[in-house]
Amino acid sequence: MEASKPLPVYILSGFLGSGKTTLLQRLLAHWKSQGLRPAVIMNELGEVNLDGLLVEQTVPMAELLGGCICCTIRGDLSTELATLIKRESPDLVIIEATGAANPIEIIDSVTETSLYQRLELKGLITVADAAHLLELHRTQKGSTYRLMQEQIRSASVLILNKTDRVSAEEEAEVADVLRRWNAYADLLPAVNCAVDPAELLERMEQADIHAGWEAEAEPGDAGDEAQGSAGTGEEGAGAPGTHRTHDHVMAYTHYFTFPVNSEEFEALIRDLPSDVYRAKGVVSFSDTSSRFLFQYAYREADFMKITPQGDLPDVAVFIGEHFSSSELRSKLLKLERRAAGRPDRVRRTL
Ligand SMILES: Nc1nc2c(ncn2[C@@H]2O[C@H](COP(=O)(O)OP(=O)(O)OP(=O)(O)O)[C@@H](O)[C@H]2O)c(=O)[nH]1
Repeated sequence: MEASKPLPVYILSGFLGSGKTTLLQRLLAHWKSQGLRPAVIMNELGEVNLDGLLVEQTVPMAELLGGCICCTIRGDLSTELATLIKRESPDLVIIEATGAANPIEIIDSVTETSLYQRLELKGLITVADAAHLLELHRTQKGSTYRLMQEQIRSASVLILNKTDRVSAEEEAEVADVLRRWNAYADLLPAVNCAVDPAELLERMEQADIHAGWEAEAEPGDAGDEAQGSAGTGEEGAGAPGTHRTHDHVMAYTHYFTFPVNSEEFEALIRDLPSDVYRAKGVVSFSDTSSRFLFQYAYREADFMKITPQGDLPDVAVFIGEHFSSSELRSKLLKLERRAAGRPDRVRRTL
């Protein structure tokens, strides 16, 4: 890359579990196929970077863990971005925010860095989970709904993901909601974020990236509870200090000492309280020989065999609103004790 060209920076936004990492993998593969060297900044609410396991090890990465870049560790983002660029000289940087992040705060951090680094913020991609958004829109309340609305309003391109989980009529209904909230961004429906990366990036080039950031709520949404805090005026989407929408979001990170029984663990995940809307982790089971990466997003669980590099412990991160972490902890400890008491006990050594 010529020294005079500003470095492109992309922000990947979207609610917890909507499909950001799935899209990130596709974008990274695309850039690499073009002979480009992308670098990634990952931010997780939990204490471990589990999404990083899904990204090729050769991709330079900076991790911001244990907080959200839009508030608690916001200042760190500018510093990390500058350090990563200096250390790796990448051709571009993509920032995957936590699903609880208010994008406006991230945009602020990136633009702050651009005061002393030659960067160009190319825009913000927001991934929406069609089924989850539809359900929240039908009930029209809650902080999660307001946060999703902010993420959608700030997008320069919208991916309406997980359309496999809704009917054609529901997809049209939710697409209509997205268009009302953000009339500026192109909308790409997808399953597993399988959009054409070249087309997505081209649409970003053409988007008026600032339009969504300054946009006000559409009059058609007058009944939305979200109007109060994510809508117009003082509390508008672009107003400073409006990142309160996820003050309620909490994360519990559990480190396992013993493997657990797979069926009991699956049952625990299945029966998670509805206030826990995202969970992920790496677990060893007492009744199987492999380790598994598990994912749980909006009531759907997925287990994948994995052999993580390095010394990653068995760990699970649970993210949600006002759930009892002590109750969850004691349930997990009970699973560990039960499996440890069985004859097939295998204490994992790292
Ligand atoms: N049914 C369905 N599942 C999907 C789709 N896209 C992604 N998933 C699954 O949803 C889960 C979450 O996907 P991720 O890409 O990790 O979501 P994320 O937004 O990065 O999650 P966080 O970083 O935790 O906020 C994974 O189990 C994915 O395999 C889709 O279109 N349909």
